Amino acid sequence: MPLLFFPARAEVLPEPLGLVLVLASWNFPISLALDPVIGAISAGNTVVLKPSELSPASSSFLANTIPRYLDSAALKVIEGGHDAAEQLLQQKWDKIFFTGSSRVGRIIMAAAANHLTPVTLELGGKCPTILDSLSISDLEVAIKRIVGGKWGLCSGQACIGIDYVLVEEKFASILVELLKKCIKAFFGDSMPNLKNLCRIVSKSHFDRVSNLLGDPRVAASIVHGGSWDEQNLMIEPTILLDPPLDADIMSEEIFGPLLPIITLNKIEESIEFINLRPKPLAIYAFTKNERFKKKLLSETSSGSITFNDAVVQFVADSLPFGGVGQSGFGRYHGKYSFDTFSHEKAVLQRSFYLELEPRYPPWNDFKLDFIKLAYKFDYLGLLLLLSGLRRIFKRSN
Ligand SMILES: NC(=O)c1ccc[n+]([C@@H]2O[C@H](COP(=O)([O-])OP(=O)(O)OC[C@H]3O[C@@H](n4cnc5c(N)ncnc54)[C@H](O)[C@@H]3O)[C@@H](O)[C@H]2O)c1
Repeated sequence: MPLLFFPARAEVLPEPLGLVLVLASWNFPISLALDPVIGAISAGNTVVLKPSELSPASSSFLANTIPRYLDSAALKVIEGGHDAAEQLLQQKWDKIFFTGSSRVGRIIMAAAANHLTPVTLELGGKCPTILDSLSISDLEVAIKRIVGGKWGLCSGQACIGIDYVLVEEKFASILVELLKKCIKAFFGDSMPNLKNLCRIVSKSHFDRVSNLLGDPRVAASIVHGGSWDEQNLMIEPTILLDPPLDADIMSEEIFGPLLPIITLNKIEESIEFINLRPKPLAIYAFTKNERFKKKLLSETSSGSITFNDAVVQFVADSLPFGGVGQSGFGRYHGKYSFDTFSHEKAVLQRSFYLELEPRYPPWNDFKLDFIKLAYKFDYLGLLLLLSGLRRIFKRSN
């Protein structure tokens, strides 16, 4: 508080928002359901959780297990698909926390607008990875991290998974060879003998991903993989070199095991490439060039940026997790979860000592000048305080 209003105390009191609806996606069905629930409960809210219908075993596990350990009056699990979600969205909530696609994110926001309900939208998008020139030993580590960050997490079905790689043209062929070697070491030779690889979650997602390869110009850019097994919903780890930039694979979130590599003349061009597209949830950059890192930090915008690794930012609870622009808004994890589910109430307490007469009518030039001056030079507040104290002192004598 300015000294002018001394004595006073200003503080922020977090209060629960009330009743929270959590709508979760299927791809990390326990963590993406429970992480926001933990934040909401810790901030004192009650919660209704609807897990995704695309992970039915996890959904029924949550629905059956949670009531055995937690108070159903504070946390309720409702199972169902988009019909159930649509019905839930007709109710009035104090907060909606949604994890899922941008398409459904728009539906959530429109429904929330009816009741002016605040929303957090954890959406997806295309996460670019920049590979700058590195020493051979660093390059080997980088390749493992890229393969892990693309195919290791649900076969590319992860919001923060690598979507595509940007690399200088002269390194492209080396990169393709190293990626192929690493894919073979991690997942085996080729279809149908692949191991440790996740299937595509549903037939419709399988059709969506395999259709991205349907464009003949895209198919012509495949340099590794490209086969699939529709019955088992498996798609081989696939690398594409310079697919056309106007094809769906370069405008839509891939959310599957296809990795486009886009070549550039100079790695600095990656900044313009990223800035011409919607703001990503995550940017990954493998580089040891401190000047380039600074440029990336100051000239690009994304939910997060990670240097020399991929996807590990998710487990850093000291960092906020969330998107920007089309990748969503709001953040959670650690203390940020508590803040997301709290209203920060401003509390001001004044005492009855000292009264500043110039704040009240009848106004005159002297009073107004005094207030202007007092705001300008806060030390006048101190003078006022001293004169007030003198008055109190005199009165008590
Ligand atoms: N930012 C993140 O933390 C994060 C994490 C995981 C996934 N994602 C994103 O989620 C997407 C994939 O997950 P998904 O397929 O489960 O997403 P989705 O948008 O299809 O479904 C998410 C949730 O919305 C519900 N839903 C579906 N249609 C609805 C409708 N018409 N009305 C109301 N609710 C509806 C579903 O039942 C589910 O609970 C990808 O885009 C991915 O990037 C983001």
